[in-house]
Amino acid sequence: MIANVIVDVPSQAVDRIFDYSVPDEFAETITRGCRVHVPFANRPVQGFVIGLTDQSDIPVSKLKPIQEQIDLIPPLTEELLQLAEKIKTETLSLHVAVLKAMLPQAMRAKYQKNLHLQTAPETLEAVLQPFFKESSVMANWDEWRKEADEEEKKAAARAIRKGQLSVEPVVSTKDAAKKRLVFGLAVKNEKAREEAETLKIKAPKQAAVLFYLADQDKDSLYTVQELETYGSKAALETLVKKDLLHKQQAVVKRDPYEGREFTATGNLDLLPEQDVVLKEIIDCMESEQQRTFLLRGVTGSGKTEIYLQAIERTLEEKKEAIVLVPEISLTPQMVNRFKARFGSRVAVMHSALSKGEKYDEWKKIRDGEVDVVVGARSAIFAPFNNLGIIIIDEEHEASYKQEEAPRYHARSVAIMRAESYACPVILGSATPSLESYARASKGVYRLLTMENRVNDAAMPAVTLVDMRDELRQGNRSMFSDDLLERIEARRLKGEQTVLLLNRRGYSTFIMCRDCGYVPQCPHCDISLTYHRTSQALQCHYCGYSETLPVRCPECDSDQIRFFGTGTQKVEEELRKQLQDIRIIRMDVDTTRKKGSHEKLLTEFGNGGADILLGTQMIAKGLDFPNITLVGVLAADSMLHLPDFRASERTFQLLTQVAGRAGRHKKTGEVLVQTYSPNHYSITEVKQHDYLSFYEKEMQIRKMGGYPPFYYIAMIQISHPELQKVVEVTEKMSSFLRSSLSETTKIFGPVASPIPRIKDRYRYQCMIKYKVEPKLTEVLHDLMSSFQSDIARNDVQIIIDTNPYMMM
Ligand SMILES: Nc1ncnc2c1ncn2[C@@H]1O[C@H](COP(=O)(O)OP(=O)(O)OP(=O)(O)O)[C@@H](O)[C@H]1O
Ligand SMILES: [Zn+2]
Ligand SMILES: [Zn+2]
Repeated sequence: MIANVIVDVPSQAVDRIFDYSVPDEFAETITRGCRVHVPFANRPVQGFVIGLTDQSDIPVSKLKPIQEQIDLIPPLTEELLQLAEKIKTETLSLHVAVLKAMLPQAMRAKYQKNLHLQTAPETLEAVLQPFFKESSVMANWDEWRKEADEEEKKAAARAIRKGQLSVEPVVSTKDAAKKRLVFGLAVKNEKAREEAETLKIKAPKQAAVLFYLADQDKDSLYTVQELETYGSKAALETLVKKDLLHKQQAVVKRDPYEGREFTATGNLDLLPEQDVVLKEIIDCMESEQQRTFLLRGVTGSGKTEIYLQAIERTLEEKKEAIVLVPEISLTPQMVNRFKARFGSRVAVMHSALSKGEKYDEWKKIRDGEVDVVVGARSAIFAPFNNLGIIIIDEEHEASYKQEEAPRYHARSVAIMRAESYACPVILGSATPSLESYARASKGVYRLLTMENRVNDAAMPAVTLVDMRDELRQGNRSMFSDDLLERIEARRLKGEQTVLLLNRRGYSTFIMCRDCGYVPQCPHCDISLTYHRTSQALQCHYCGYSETLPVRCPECDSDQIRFFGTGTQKVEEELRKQLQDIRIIRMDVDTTRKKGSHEKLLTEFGNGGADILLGTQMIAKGLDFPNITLVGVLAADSMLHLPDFRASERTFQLLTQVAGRAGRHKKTGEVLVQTYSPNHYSITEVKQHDYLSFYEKEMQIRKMGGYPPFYYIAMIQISHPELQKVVEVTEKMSSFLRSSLSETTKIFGPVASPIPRIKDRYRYQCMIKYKVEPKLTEVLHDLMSSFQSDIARNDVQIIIDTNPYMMM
């Protein structure tokens, strides 16, 4: 027997099938979809069996045998294997990259590599000798490299080149890390704070860790990953030595929802609009034809109840359901609604789970222990084998597109899978993406609409506040008088406010007031962001960080100040303006710790604060009856990003957050502070008029030649030298011009909006087309003709056939 194997070597050059012979010992057990170890270029690598045959172009005697069969039960089903082929072609990804993307992280982890000593230890350079005293194998070379100093790393590289050491991969299939190293405070919180004050200047990282822990429950334990944003591993170890922290190995619990009680809920009686929608979906299920529905329902119209009842029908038919929600709205409130209805039949998959937990959830799906999965983007690959429905909530969200290889969009994958099972796909949103709505208008998707809120709740009244007027009237603060008055009025009535700081495209940077100097990342063309907790300036792209300057490095002025607004700053200002106001702040800093998201929301839900202040993450999914005011600070901050979807995203975000107000009995109100009160993406929010926004935005897209009128593909080229990038991009552009049809437009080479990241210059070339049957073929040709440049000259090329990040 012969196995067709896709090897796990991330290279275009080996992106094809290799044949191996199947030794007798595996002949009985091996199946398509199993992972194996095979010899490749003289080393063992992991591979996927995608076919079993009796024939090969190579004589059987020359074939190398499979060394080991990793899985007894194939982790990939027949359907997923076929799906992988389609995704690979559509997204121009490596076959192995797609196969790996379908597996839980624990199964696709990089190999651990060990260093094996090949000579007598004395012949090694002195700096290396200590590491081979006890054993001739150094375990986990990558880990070692993280800790080693430059001298040691260089010596090791030399030894490998000389053949004194060899690198051997170790493949482990299980996530062994059930026990983990955790840290906690060894002193009282006050003591920690005192120590932090004294360490602040000399050891800012240690201080940052202590400041953070001093604010938490004294007995809480944290993993290195959780504390790393404050201080390095080294800082933690130093604090242990100083007896300020203690460390220990702790067993980490696997089921994140274990032991939690969910109040069971039953079906609600559907309202007339809901009834019509559900009937259409059920008709489709019965017809056993694949159909994609776009459900546009205003915020609070009861879309989730429809999902629940449609799933119930699916389960009655003994079929399975996938529900995708954006990572950010995978809030406990959302998860609870599914758990409460379907109990232990639900698996939950999101990035906050540990690798092991994710693996466990995945295994429940594969073993048929659950029939519903609620998860973020990658849950679309759930290994069900009798799918009855796929639901994508907030279908317009950009997070459904994966921004690294394989660059797939969960929406298209959902439709491909649904075709295999002849089942419906439901795309739900109050503000559908222009692409989806255009498809629905043309009849490609079936449009379903719900215009009314549940309980006849009115849509909240939206008021725009022109911040330019505020300034003219001498109000220099970040709050309009109106906003403060209204917040205060809610507090007096015991009602609650949600306050959104739209921070995307609005960074918090440092500027010299005398000369205008703004500190930039030395490796990327972008200004550094100010982080208050660590008192440092950080680059969001490469992680570079430096201490906060006291004087301007350009003109030596001491007027170098923090600009822009962060949630912390807003919180401080609010406290100054409104005495004793109770605020819960939700942003990356306060939700880093596992479970903190849930804790904060529960506290808010129980009336623990007057204001919930936060970034984008508070805009979605919240359903609290007592929220009667929503305020938006800096509504227009992302309108000016160099991205043709900027208006669409602004409208979507504002509509979402406005939808948090007045969802139940109490009337809601929304106040939007803006510098562009006449921009249609803001005025249409006031009218709650999706259709009018859609019409206007479509005009603009038509004029600019953007989706949904044209398809776009983007080629991004980077290299450490500017000249080389320009040269390669130019060659590629002319290659495309000569290969693609005349009606297709090619824009480039042009510098990317962020022209340099991590010391690499970035150029791009954009392809716009209406019909281009040769596209994937031509792009494949492009990759192969530039193969040698890529391999030899450190040129990096990213091709995205459906780009969402235009930067
Ligand atoms: N038929 C019904 N009868 C009574 N209450 C309902 C009904 N359907 C939904 N609800 C309730 O109305 C509220 C809003 O519904 P839901 O959260 O499903 O709306 P949604 O359209 O998903 O909202 P959003 O898009 O804003 O998140 C919820 O509290 C839900 O329990
Ligand atoms: Zn200056
Ligand atoms: Zn940088």
